[in-house]
Amino acid sequence: MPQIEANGTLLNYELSGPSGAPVVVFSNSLGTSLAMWDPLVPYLRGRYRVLRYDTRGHGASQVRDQPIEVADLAEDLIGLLDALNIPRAHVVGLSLGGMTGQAAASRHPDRVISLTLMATAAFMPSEASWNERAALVREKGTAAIVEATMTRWFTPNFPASSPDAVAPVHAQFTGTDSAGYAVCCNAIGRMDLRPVLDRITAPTLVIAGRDDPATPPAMAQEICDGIRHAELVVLPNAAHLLSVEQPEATAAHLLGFLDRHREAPEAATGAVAFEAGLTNRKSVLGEAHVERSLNAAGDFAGPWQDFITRTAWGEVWGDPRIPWKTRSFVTLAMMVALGREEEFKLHVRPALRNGVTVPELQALLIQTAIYAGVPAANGAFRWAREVLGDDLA
Ligand SMILES: O=C(O)CC1=CCC(=O)O1
Repeated sequence: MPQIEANGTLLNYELSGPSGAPVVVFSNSLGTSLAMWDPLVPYLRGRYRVLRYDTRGHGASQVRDQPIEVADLAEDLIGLLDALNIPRAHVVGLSLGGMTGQAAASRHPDRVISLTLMATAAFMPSEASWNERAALVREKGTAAIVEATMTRWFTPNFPASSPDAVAPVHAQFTGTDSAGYAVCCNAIGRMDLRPVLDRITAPTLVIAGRDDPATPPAMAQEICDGIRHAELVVLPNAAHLLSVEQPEATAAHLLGFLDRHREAPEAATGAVAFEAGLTNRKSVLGEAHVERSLNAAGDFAGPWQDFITRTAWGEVWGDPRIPWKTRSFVTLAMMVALGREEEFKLHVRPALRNGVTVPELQALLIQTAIYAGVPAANGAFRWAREVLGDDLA
């Protein structure tokens, strides 16, 4: 993943999705990385351009062992937008990321289309307890507090019922640099964003986990009370890392809110459509396949490659009204109905990258038997097995 200098700090980031779509920037929580958004991002693929980054001192971003304020983290976020030539973005943050979002939206209201604040606070006392936590982690590392942290982040039964969701978060936490973590703890201890909330002009969605002991719904209510255009959602069966524990419900609220505050993208034509199409095509089908197709085309099929890149990938897959996950479903269903083995096989792994799960794929192929016939579905099950093999288990 690339790194870029923002506000004098090297930040690790990932930018993906249709080039013409509105940008949604995701800011992570204390002790995680941009990977904490993995369960949520598939819901946005194809509809929004997703920018996620590791907060400084976290993941693969630079660790700077010097005191900072939450305002510095906000300038990092705005610096990242500057470095990537993004004038305005929807800002989404969880916990520390939500604090960063509040600071960014209050300091740079013109840069924020909308603001989504998950499991966060404007004020989180006490400073002494944050300083104690910072000192403990500096001495013993994040591993010393990982188990206590996981009990705040997830409801009691979730780790046992969903170990695959919790394991990556656990690894992100123990992999976080001690100094990077401690510096942010000290910043949270000193933070009080309550006086600047009324400078936030962006429409704001605040999501709290009903069972979150770290930033309970009362803290979310306090944020809503301070912002002019804020709405509050309290998610049941969710603690602090609500986007990991309840990705589907979180995505439904987030997408509904983002869609209501969409700024219309400009339609791409000509060379711009080709470049946009190339980005989308590589993102869905994989770079190697696209390079192979373009290189093999030669003079005769070159214009054909140009045409499908501009139209299928620039205009159709680049139209953010339908998310890529849905486009994958529709494409696979059509390929089954038409008996197109080669094209079905080409699209089956990308469908998983676009967020289609194996049980959903199974359900889709069973549905094709109803509308396209048993032989068509029978063939499709075989094709899926041939491509995905052990990944179906
Ligand atoms: O560490 C916690 O459990 C709560 C928290 C505060 C800021 C953050 O990002 O997480």
